[in-house]
Amino acid sequence: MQLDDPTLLREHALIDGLWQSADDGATLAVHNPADNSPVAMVPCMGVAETQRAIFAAQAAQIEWRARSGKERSIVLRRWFDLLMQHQTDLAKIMTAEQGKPLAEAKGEIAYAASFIEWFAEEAKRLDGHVLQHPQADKRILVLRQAIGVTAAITPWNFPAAMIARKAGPALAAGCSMVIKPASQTPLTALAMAELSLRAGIPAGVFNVITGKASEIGGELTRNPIVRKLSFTGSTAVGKALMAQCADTIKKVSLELGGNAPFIVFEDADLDAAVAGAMIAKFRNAGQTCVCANRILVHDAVYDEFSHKLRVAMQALKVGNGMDSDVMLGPLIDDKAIAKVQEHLSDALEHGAQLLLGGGLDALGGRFFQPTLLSHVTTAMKIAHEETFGPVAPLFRFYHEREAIDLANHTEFGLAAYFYSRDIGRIFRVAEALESGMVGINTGLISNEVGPFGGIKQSGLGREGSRFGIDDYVELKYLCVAGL
Ligand SMILES: NC(=O)C1=CN([C@@H]2O[C@H](COP(=O)(O)OP(=O)(O)OC[C@H]3O[C@@H](n4cnc5c(N)ncnc54)[C@H](OP(=O)(O)O)[C@@H]3O)[C@@H](O)[C@H]2O)C=CC1
Ligand SMILES: O=C(O)CCCC(=O)O
Repeated sequence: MQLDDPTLLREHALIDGLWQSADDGATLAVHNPADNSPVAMVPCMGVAETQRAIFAAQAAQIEWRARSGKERSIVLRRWFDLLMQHQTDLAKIMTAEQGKPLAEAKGEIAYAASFIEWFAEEAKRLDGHVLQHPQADKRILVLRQAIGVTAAITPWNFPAAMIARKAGPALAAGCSMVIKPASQTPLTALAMAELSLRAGIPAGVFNVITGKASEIGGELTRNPIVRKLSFTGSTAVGKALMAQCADTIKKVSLELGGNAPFIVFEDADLDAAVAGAMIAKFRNAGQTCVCANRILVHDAVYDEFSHKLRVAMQALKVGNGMDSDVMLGPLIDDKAIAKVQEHLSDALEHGAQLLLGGGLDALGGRFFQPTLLSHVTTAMKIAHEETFGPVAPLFRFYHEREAIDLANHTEFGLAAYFYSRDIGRIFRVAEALESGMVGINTGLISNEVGPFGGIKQSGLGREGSRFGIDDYVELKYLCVAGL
């Protein structure tokens, strides 16, 4: 990997400020999805180590929450600076375990760091309210207090950003956190943990444990000390974790699957729409919960748009993310390849036409060709399930209402995108779309300032933005009488 700072490559978990092995010495291998070569080993931990991390987080939180917002802010700001200082090394670690092109990995480190910077600033603004009581001699004070020990379970597709988007607000509010990163991408999380120590985040406030998902997740959801769980990942696992949290009535935030529509109206700027579709579809090789999963194009511009999109897709270079000009890395694992192939064959069997790609790249392994399909309909799996791969399916529509109905015809509601230059239509469609986020004339909606999150079965809660800290605080109401 040729890191400037090789000590960022950690092969132990961080509990209570100490780098630890699993109690029984068990390990998990991390592989590079580009060639399946081994990258490193991390501990394979279970219930006992998770309990220790929770106890450490409980003890550490007392002193952390007692600090002023400004004091916590200074420490978080140092963490942000260190993340940016080590951006290239962190990106190399990410590309080695996740596969995304190095330039994208660097972009993700900056994106992750932006949440730490943002919430370092928000730490100073955790204000309460003074309300009028119905009786003149009383006042109502509302405090916003840290919820306590929190837990996070994060996915492999954004190994840094999904941690920062949860840890930033948690630590800013005065909570402590135990994180279980995805087993396929724990190294970025551990490198971030190393930098958290260097930044001066106290032992026990930020813990990262690696290992058996069901054991660690079981303890994080069962243990009454943990007061909140934030999860990003598949809808199936999110539902199970939410049910597991019911027994101890934990606050839950879920950022789950999506099935984003990307609508191109007949009045769209087609070149801009193609540029937006390329970002919304092919970022992280299509493995993003906000990826355009269904591209709906008005009949009047269908042929021109599909031609332009095809030309743009032909320029995508597939390859190992470490190579400088690569734009599309490998998919994460063989299961991901199988899912993309299944969606593709199902679509072709039901009448879709292949305009580009259609199978594994000449490089083999987990490299999939950018693939364009036309004549896609709602009779196909691809219309209903997240493909999580580089397949762009084109649907045809004739009327605005039809496009809205098609877009909303899903149990998911995370992101939606549309291109139009008609101001009336922009408001009509934006308000009618059933999703937590809408990109209008843009294919990129992710940043630290906007509230990220979904409705319907795409999840609960919002991350990032000034609203993101709300999930990590409880309101406490003080009634002051006798004034
Ligand atoms: N919303 C999103 O951003 C994401 C959506 N997905 C969707 O999900 C599909 C499958 O991806 P997959 O990686 O399997 O996603 P998962 O939901 O299985 O994994 C996400 C995280 O949950 C953990 N996890 C898995 N099972 C449990 C459990 N029983 N208890 C506690 N934690 C658990 C995983 O740990 P471990 O890695 O150790 O198994 C990982 O840390 C993708 O194809 C995509 O459609 C996937 C990732 C992100
Ligand atoms: O796919 C995801 O789960 C992470 C969202 C990526 C983003 O923040 O844009």
